[in-house]
Amino acid sequence: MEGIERTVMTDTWLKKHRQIYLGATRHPFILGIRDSSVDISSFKRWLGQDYIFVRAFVPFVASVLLKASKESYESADIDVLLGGLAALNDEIAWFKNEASKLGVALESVVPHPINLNYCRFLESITSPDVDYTRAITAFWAIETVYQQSFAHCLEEGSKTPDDLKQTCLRWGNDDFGQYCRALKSIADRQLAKASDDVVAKAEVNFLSILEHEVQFWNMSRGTV
Ligand SMILES: Cc1ncc(CO)c(N)n1
Repeated sequence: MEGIERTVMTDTWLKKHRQIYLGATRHPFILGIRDSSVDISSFKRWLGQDYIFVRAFVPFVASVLLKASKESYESADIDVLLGGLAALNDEIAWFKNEASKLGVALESVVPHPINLNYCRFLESITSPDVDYTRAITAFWAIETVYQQSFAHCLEEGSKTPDDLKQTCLRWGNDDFGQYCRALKSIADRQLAKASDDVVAKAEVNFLSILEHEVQFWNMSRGTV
């Protein structure tokens, strides 16, 4: 294979589905944080709903870890995924703290149908019938949308209000970026050895995730 350019599957998808990817990572909700026009009620709505989402995300991430321990012989994958679970642990504590600062009662937030829909999707890919390749690829996509979105709010020229910078840093910091790149390279390694059928299914999931993320931002903005 020497001298032959190998296609990196996630890069192929990112190019092919560029517009919808930008729809998820440059959404008006994110642009509103970046230019400081977002209203606090939208931010609070996002906070309450995302807390519910993150709680539903935990069993999914645990299922990816379980699949890695069964299907992959790379102990480095387990280390990356454990780091992800540790980050989720911090995230949950952060949500509780942020909610109490903003006066959002997390226990009484009613899950929005759009959120429930996304949580149901998570549940469907938590199933043992879903292979490690599809699971890790979905995990990469879900984390990366947040990483890319919030990092955008911290770039040169952004006018993110100071009190939202901590939120943006949670997903937009360099360590989280590094972690997403680690997930990407695991996903690409798995996709490179997967059957066409698995790759096709993983691509369908990737597109579903982008659509769910756009809907999630729409819900947060209050436009649906
Ligand atoms: C909706 C949503 N997507 C992705 C992430 C990343 O963890 C999150 N917290 N919430």
